Parts: sequence; structure tokens; C-alpha cells
Amino acid sequence: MSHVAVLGAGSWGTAFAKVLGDAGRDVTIWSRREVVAAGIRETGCNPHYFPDVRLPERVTATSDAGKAIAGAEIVVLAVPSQTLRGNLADWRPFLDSDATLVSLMKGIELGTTKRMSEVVIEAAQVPADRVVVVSGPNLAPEIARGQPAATVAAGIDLRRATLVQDAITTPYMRPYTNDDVVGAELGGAVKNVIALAYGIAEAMRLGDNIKATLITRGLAETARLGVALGADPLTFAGLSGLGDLVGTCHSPFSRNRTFGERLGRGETLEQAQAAVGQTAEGVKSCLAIRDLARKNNVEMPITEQVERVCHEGADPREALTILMTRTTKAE
Ligand SMILES: NC(=O)C1=CN([C@@H]2O[C@H](COP(=O)(O)OP(=O)(O)OC[C@H]3O[C@@H](n4cnc5c(N)ncnc54)[C@H](O)[C@@H]3O)[C@@H](O)[C@H]2O)C=CC1
Ligand SMILES: O=C(CO)COP(=O)(O)O
Repeated sequence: MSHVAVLGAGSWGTAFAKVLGDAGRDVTIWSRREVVAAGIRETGCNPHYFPDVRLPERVTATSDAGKAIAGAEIVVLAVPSQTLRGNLADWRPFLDSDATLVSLMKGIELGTTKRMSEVVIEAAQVPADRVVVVSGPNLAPEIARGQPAATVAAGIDLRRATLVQDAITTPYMRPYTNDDVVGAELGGAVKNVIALAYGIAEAMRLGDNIKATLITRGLAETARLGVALGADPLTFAGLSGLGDLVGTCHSPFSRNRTFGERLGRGETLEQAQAAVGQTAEGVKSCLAIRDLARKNNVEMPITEQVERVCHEGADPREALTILMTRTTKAE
């Protein structure tokens, strides 16, 4: 069995590599920074993300992307959504003509409003059936510690989705296949925006009723956009929809929720960014999702207000008033 390359040594790339290793795969992690790759090789842990989590012996690391990718049957992409296109331009010469590309990203590209699998298809110049999206309630710190979780491997080619499912099945990870790539990706990207709103509500101590409302109406606007783009509405009731939305909103590990809490306490975007450090995809993706919704004549009121708070300096209290005083309508 050939090895798996995981491109990106951040929080999810590292935890995902551990899952693959625990499932019996040989894994090479690519890190942009040699110091991180060397740290993994020398200590068997990723000292920058999970210093207390021992990676399986089958997991190694390099800062040479060509070495990581060469001969890999599965190439996992675990970088920030907004850098993916540029990264793939560098990696394309190394990609095998039949490798399955796995997208872990939960964002929408700024400017193009493309989903991550669309970016992969364009930038890596591969047919759509080679891409599998993995998405679900998968907070990396829990998975790195072996706490149980489930996820979805979504691909239009069931053979490749099953290949990925098999490669990440462990006693603590239960993956399901699905053929709704659009639904899986939108669920993952929009839940980050809703988690920002949830975090704001949490910090402002607005109560549990409004937090439940944000989850429910957030899912409604996610599904509205998804259906307009061809997704199966049922996908949004699954792990990559409701599952991820609830998991992210509830978890103190969520960078998006934490970012929202900081905004809700009155911090600026820059202050919140400096404090959170890691990728909080919703902050940039809220712009792209708002644009995608407008292009498709889909109403996404929560996303609109999150974008105003993040990028237009709107006061969260005013954003809430706008949401609460919209024209009343049927559910
Ligand atoms: N952390 C989590 O619990 C989960 C994250 N995700 C998604 O996975 C994706 C990656 O997130 P994380 O690993 O958590 O983020 P992270 O912030 O922990 O790590 C991102 C990694 O990308 C690297 N990076 C930054 N700029 C880069 C560039 N220009 N080129 C190449 N690499 C660059 C960073 O050095 C870091 O190693 C995101 O789309 C996120 O939404 C999905 C499920 C769970
Ligand atoms: O996608 C995630 C859990 O499924 C991680 O969420 P955050 O990026 O908000 O930490």
C-alpha cells in the first residue's frame, strides 16, 4: 500500500495524519516551516500544535513538498482556504496522475466565490471525480487525543470516497460516505460564519434562546444557499451540516466561536486575529459567502450581519437589532 501525503502541519493536518497513521497508513506530513517538520521527525509530536500528543511511528514529516507527494495514493490538503490556490500551483508538478485529492478546508475563496473542491479542480487541473471532501464535527484537539468522532467523506466517485473512508476508519473515527460534495462543502464553510455569530451572542450573554435560534436559522440559510447551488437539502441534517454546526458552536476549542466571543467583548478584528492565531475561516469566508448568496439571489441575513461586524465595523448590538426587526414571515 502506498503512502498518504498530508499537506499542511497545522491543527487539523496533524490530527488527520494521526488518524491515518492509527488506521495503518504510512503518512508524510508536509510543513511549510522546516522547524515544524524537524520537530515532528525528532520528537514524534507536533511541538507547535499538539506537544503532548504522540503521533504513530508511521507518521513522518518533511518541508519538501515534492518528497511528500511523490508516489502518494492519497494527497490530503490541509492549508487555509485562501492560500490553497497558490499552494496547488506549486504542488501540481508533483501530483501523480491518479492520486485521490482530499480537501479538508472549510471555506469559500474570496473574489471567485468558489468552493474548495472547485479550486482544487481548477488549480491542480484534475477531473472532479478525483476529489473527496472530508467534513463533519471534527474539532482537531479532541481527535488528536483519540476522543470519538464521526465524519463524512463526500465524493462523486464512490470508489474514491470509499478509499478515503477506509483510510481513516479507526476505533475512534467513524466516517460515512456521501455523494453530495456541494452540500458537504457548504455545510462546513457556512457553519464557521454562524459560529462567529454564536460566539458574539455568547460573549454578550444574550441567553440560550437566541443561540438556539442562530443555529436553527443559520442552518436554514445554509440550506437555502445549498439548494440554490444544487445540494441535497437532506445533507444539511447530516454530520457535515447540523452535526458540524452544533459541534462548532458548542465547543470552546472552536477558533471561529472563540473569535466571535472576542468580537462580542468589543475587541477589534486585528485584536481577535492576534489572540486566536490559528485559522478562523469564517472571518474571510463570510465575505465570499455573502457575495455567493447575493449572486444567487439567496437571503442570508445572519451571514450579512456577521460580515458587517467583521469587516464594516458594525456594532454587534446594532446587527442584532437588524436581525430581530426584519419583516416577520412564515418559518
Ligand atoms: N482545526 C480543526 O479542528 C479543523 C479544521 N478544519 C479546516 O482545516 C483547514 C486548515 O485548518 P487548521 O489546520 O485547523 O489551521 P491551522 O491554522 O491550525 O493550520 C494551518 C496550517 O497552514 C499553514 N499555512 C499558513 N499559511 C500558509 C501558506 N501560505 N501556505 C501553506 N501553508 C500555510 C500554517 O503554517 C499551518 O501549518 C481550515 O480550512 C479549517 O477550517 C476542518 C476541520 C477541523
Ligand atoms: O471545523 C471545525 C470542527 O469541525 C473546527 O472549527 P474551528 O475552525 O472553528 O476551530
